[in-house]
Amino acid sequence: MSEPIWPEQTRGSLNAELRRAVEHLADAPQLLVALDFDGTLSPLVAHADEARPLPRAAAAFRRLSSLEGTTTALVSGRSLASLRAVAQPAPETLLVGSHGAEVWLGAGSTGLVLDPAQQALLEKVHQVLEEVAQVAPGCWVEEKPAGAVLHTRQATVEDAVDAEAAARHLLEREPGVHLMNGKRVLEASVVRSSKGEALDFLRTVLGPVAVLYAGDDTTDETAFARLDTNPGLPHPDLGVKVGEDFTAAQFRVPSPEGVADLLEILFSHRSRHQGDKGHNDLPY
Ligand SMILES: O=P(O)(O)OC[C@H]1O[C@H](O[C@H]2O[C@H](CO)[C@@H](O)[C@H](O)[C@H]2O)[C@H](O)[C@@H](O)[C@@H]1O
Repeated sequence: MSEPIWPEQTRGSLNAELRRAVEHLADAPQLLVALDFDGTLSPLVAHADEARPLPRAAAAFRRLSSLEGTTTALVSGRSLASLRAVAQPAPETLLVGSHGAEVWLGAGSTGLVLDPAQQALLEKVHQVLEEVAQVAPGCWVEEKPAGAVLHTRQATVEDAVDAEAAARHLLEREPGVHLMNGKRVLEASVVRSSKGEALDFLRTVLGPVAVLYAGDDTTDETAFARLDTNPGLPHPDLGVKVGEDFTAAQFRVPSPEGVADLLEILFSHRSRHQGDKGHNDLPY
């Protein structure tokens, strides 16, 4: 695993090496641009319902989706319904929700189906997390089709730690329940899934020459691990970690503002090859 490269503030939040890599990626004949949502396209906020993409990032992402040979995808831990509500993606953007348990590739996509045992377990997961949240000030539960999330961002650190520990204790030995830690959340799912598997699936279906993946959370590491960043390839994949935590990604940007810079540069370079189709009026 190579040492991540920190930005040098050469243009916006992209260092010269990342900028060069983005410009090279822009020449890939078929490109998949796959982004995490919370903490990547949208800054983290107090309540999940209040999250919105940065307008500059959303505009560049939407424009990329209109380019030939370019597929955009959101790969999120959110349910598809929640992701659609907050991200308001372009109609062409493919959606992966619930950390890969839900996939929408356009009209005709089949929804998530749980068997009776998973359905019963889902009810238990919801009930356990609700009971924990009720006695933990500032905590609340987000329900999903395949699981539930204990949110602790609005709790004191002490209450958050106690609530997560209680939920873990009650659920970790439950067969069929998969626990994941996120940023001020504990997620419990009755379906085993990962963003890495979801990215493999998208790659198989779409057959892109190269993939850009950006994300900020530990759950994005399974996706970074699936990228082929071999510099000997004509167009290596590109992984970009948002923030400071440990990562397998090659590059970093400090915040969602950096993701906006990156998407604008990618759109600007990619649209140059497509004449007027890309409507390039960005200042790069
Ligand atoms: O994979 P993502 O798209 O990044 O989704 C991961 C989780 O994001 C949401 O929670 C996070 O964002 C909230 C809003 O900024 C924040 O309040 C919370 O503390 C973060 O963990 C979402 O609510 C979860 O369902 C997602 O799994």
